[in-house]
Amino acid sequence: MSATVEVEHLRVTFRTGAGLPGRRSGTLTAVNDVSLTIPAGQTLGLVGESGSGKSTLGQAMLRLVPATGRVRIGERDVLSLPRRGLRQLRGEAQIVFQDPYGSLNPRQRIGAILAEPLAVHRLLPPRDRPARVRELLDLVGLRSDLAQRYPHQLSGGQRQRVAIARAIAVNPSFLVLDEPVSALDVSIQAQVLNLLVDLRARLGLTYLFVGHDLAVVRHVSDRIAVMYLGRIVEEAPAGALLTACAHPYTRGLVSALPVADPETERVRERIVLTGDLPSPITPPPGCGFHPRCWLYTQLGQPERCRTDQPVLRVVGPDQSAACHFSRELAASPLGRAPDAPTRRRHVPVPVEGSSG
Ligand SMILES: Nc1ncnc2c1ncn2[C@@H]1O[C@H](COP(=O)(O)OP(=O)(O)OP(=O)(O)O)[C@@H](O)[C@H]1O
Repeated sequence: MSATVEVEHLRVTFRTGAGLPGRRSGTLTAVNDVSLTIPAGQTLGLVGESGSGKSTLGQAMLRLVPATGRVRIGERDVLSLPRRGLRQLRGEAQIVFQDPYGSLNPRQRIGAILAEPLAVHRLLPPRDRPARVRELLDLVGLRSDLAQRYPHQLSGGQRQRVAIARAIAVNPSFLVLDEPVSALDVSIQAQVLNLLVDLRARLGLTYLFVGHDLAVVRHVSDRIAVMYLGRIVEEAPAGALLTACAHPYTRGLVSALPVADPETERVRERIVLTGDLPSPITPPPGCGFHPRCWLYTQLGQPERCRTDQPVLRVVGPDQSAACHFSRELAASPLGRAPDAPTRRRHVPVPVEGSSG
């Protein structure tokens, strides 16, 4: 049975440098005041570049890292569960990691790997477990004789199918899929994505799908949230995010997507995001994106961007964004900044050491 998942004001802070000689200890806010809802049976895609806090958010939602705020999975209030409630939580919500090889015990046969959660959660007596293992292998499109093999005897795609089978073995209602196809060959990615979409429908699951590649995330998500420096900067139905995004960072991600139609390509503005994600140990003042923001440059570097942290505001039907100029951006056609010409061009952003 699927569950609605709700997150309110979630925050994850790590200590940094503690115990390292010559390094002062400090704190780093990896997830900063994040609120979101995933309706039962839907997929929320979570995109953002490496280090933006996606994995930490997914793990905090399952209480795999300490967090403050509120997380509800169905009827369960995750962060206030007593320790003894954690096993029930693991029976309701599971995670699939990027690297199936690292997450499967190399010394266990596949059959034992899949039988283990059935034993830990006391779901079935030992005599009934082999049949359930066969059923799980069948559900993820694997032959039952693979139960006798070890992880190293399987292909990357087969291993990820085993990791998915292990996650669904306990009949969860919610899965965090943390970059589940990023480590796979491109030719295999689509098969595993289709399997996940199929399983969601068959088993009535709710998904948080974490990915850095918008081209992948868009195919599986009902809604997409964009994360930057620990915060959600835009959230919208997948279609709206691709056609009318309202945050300059999202617009950069969308403009990098391949376009099949040459006419669209001709008028589309390619926005190149330069520079790296700032360190969350010393985040920039004001809007965390302003040092890399093409719109900030284009609008003559408005002071608000340097001083005020924009909050998520509603900018369209079911769409919200955290930029002081979101409404103007949402109203302008995709690929054009409010006052940009229609011809394709690169937005010049000064980069240290380059001639511009
Ligand atoms: N255990 C930890 N201790 C200290 N800092 C951490 C820890 N885990 C993550 N971080 C930091 O928190 C920030 C967010 O990391 P996170 O892995 O969640 O980002 P991400 O968007 O998932 O990136 P990636 O796709 O590379 O995994 C980063 O600055 C990272 O260095």
